[in-house]
Amino acid sequence: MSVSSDGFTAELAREQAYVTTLYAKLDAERVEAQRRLDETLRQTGGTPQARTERDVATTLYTDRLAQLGSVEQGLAFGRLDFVPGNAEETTYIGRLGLFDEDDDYRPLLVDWRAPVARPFYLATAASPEGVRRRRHLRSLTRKVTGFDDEILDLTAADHGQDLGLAGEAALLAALEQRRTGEMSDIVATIQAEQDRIIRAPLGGVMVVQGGPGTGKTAVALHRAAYLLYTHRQQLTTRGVLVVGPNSTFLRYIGQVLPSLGETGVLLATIGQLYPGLDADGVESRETTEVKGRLVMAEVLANAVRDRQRVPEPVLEIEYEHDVLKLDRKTCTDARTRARRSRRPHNPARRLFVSDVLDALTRQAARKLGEDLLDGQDLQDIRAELAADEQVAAAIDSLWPVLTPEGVLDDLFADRERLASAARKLLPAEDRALLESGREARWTPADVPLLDELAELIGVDDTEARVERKRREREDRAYAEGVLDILEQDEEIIDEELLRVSDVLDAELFAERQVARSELTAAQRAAQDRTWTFGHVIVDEAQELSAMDWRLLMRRSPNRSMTLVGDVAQTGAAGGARSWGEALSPYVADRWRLEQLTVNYRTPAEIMAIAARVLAEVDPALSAPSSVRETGVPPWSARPASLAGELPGLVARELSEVDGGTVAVLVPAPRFDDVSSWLSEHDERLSVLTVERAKGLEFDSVVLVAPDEVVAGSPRGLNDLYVALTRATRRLGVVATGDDVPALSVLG
Ligand SMILES: Nc1ncnc2c1ncn2[C@@H]1O[C@H](COP(=O)(O)OP(=O)(O)OP(=O)(O)O)[C@@H](O)[C@H]1O
Repeated sequence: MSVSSDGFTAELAREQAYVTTLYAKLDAERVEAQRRLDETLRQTGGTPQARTERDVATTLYTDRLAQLGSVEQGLAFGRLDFVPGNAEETTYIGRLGLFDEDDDYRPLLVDWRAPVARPFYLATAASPEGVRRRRHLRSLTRKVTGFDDEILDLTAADHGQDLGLAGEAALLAALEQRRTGEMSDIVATIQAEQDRIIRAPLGGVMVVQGGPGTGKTAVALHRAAYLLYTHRQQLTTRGVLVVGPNSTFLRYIGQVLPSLGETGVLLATIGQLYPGLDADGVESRETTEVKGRLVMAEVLANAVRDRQRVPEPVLEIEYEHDVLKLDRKTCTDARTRARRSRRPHNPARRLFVSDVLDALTRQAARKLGEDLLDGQDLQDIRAELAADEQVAAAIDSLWPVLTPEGVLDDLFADRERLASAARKLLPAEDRALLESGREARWTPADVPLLDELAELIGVDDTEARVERKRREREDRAYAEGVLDILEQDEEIIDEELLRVSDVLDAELFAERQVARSELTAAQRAAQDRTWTFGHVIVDEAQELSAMDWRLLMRRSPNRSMTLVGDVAQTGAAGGARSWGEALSPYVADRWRLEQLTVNYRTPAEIMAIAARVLAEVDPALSAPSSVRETGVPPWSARPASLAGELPGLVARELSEVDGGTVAVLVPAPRFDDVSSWLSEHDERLSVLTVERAKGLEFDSVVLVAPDEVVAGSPRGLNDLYVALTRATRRLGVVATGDDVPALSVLG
């Protein structure tokens, strides 16, 4: 930066003045949105048309207020000065767009997602894109506290050249911040390789492979915000799903999208993707692995077929002081017809029942003397048979109405059933894992099995379909009414408020209004197993099993997906070894790979150790380059008594990070002991298994018993790699048993 001290002060004052006008504008917009909302809420009664208008307006103003409320911190964070001759000489970049209505809607502040903001992230001295100077504004509440400039000419081209960083000073300042336990957004300092991924086209499957700390999670969330901004019409109706590995992780990332003004995203773990369940039961890794195998789809299909039985050889049913007989041939024919319909089990049941009732009716008629009966009599007999309890029980024993939960429960609880469904597909020891693995609670690995069963079993939704059609007609009529109103009411057609430009016709608008007036797409999606999303984003995607992928692909039939992960961090026994292997059953080779190469989290001193572990995982893999050094080498200790000394070591870390966060990472069997020794410490301290720490970060990490982490699973070295790369500033390793060769440099 080449501004003299006086010049700097004057420039800072000018920036403050501008930013103050932006906040004034923001305040005015808030007041106006609140006024409109209050006015709308005050109105009562009126015609159906007036009520419709109020519904629409209430949702619009409420959304707008939430959006205006979310941008208070760091409203404007950047400024671009273009070389003379450009249409705009100066553009301010911020968290949302603000315009001057009195000056032909001149942009006062450009949303970071708008195309014109792009050079802020991409321009370099070598390729300046018309930018002369990029300025990062620093602020605290509404006060501008400083700025950093980059002059984009080739004489300054060596600045941040090695890693190609944009806005290096602002970036490093952001990275030096103490961690709070919640992830922050990175809008002010998105780097070029990240920006390309965030703004990649909506369609298709994109895999983002990157080592630890390369910003995969940050990029995935900013991509969600970008896509919602750029393809709002498509994505507001279908919603965006973000899948994360566990609820701790979802809590960690939960504030990022709201802070970017986006609330229409469903964040969920795989365990939450079966409506009505929050499957968080615990089971052994081995059991999880078996449940995740692709053959489970076949096992479940067999389990459902096994419930479609035929009598051996005859089923006798008492009816009206007589006995009717259902023979094997009749039932086999009925079963074949029902199966050939290719309908799921429950809807196909109608066909089976109908054929069986026909057969029983014929039999009953014969007994009564067929010749004496006319068509009406036969119908009456059939209706009586259908209502008869004994007949119903007989049919149920052959083709019962099933539920996914019931089938899975029965399958795992009954050795015979499991053997019948899985004998050729799973060896006895794997079947034993499934039997013993049945816990009181559903586990995350049960969810894709339940979902698969729901597909196989289906629901007989003839009545629901009629009801849906009726509602669609109503929605359409409602939307036509709204469009009439919009044409008449100038005040509501405020583009920023309504984004009405993308309302194309009544049908589309009907869909959107159902979302707006009742629940958001994300809320509706959470309640509907068959919901398909406009875009699906998966974080830590390397952990997904083959069965998890099947479930997610059902939620994304258009295959518009962003999958972020790192195959070197795979801990799950059934997780991905390569992206091609995981994806090929669904998209063959029609997916594109993007890579992230710079580690923003872990300092070089710690990465040097982690890289040695990675080389043992696979010598062909290389660790991402760290963006910074701290000058603090990792430490190690080998206490005589872990219980006696660990609390002291942890207390020292808490004071070293001065208000920051500390995690003690432990092998799962030590979790309870270590937690009890450290129970008196404060909320900045977390004790976690490595599995739970995936995706998280802390100012300081204390890793206990690394040898047990390595020995604890077939992918133990991957787990060690994950554990070592959670720290943003300090790392300590507390050994208790065997030496781990890759850590020998620690002494
Ligand atoms: N451009 C950036 N500007 C500021 N901070 C960044 C940037 N990119 C990443 N970070 C920060 O670096 C840290 C690591 O990012 P993130 O958690 O997204 O990485 P990751 O690739 O998902 O890591 P892992 O695979 O280890 O979970 C976070 O604190 C994130 O905010």
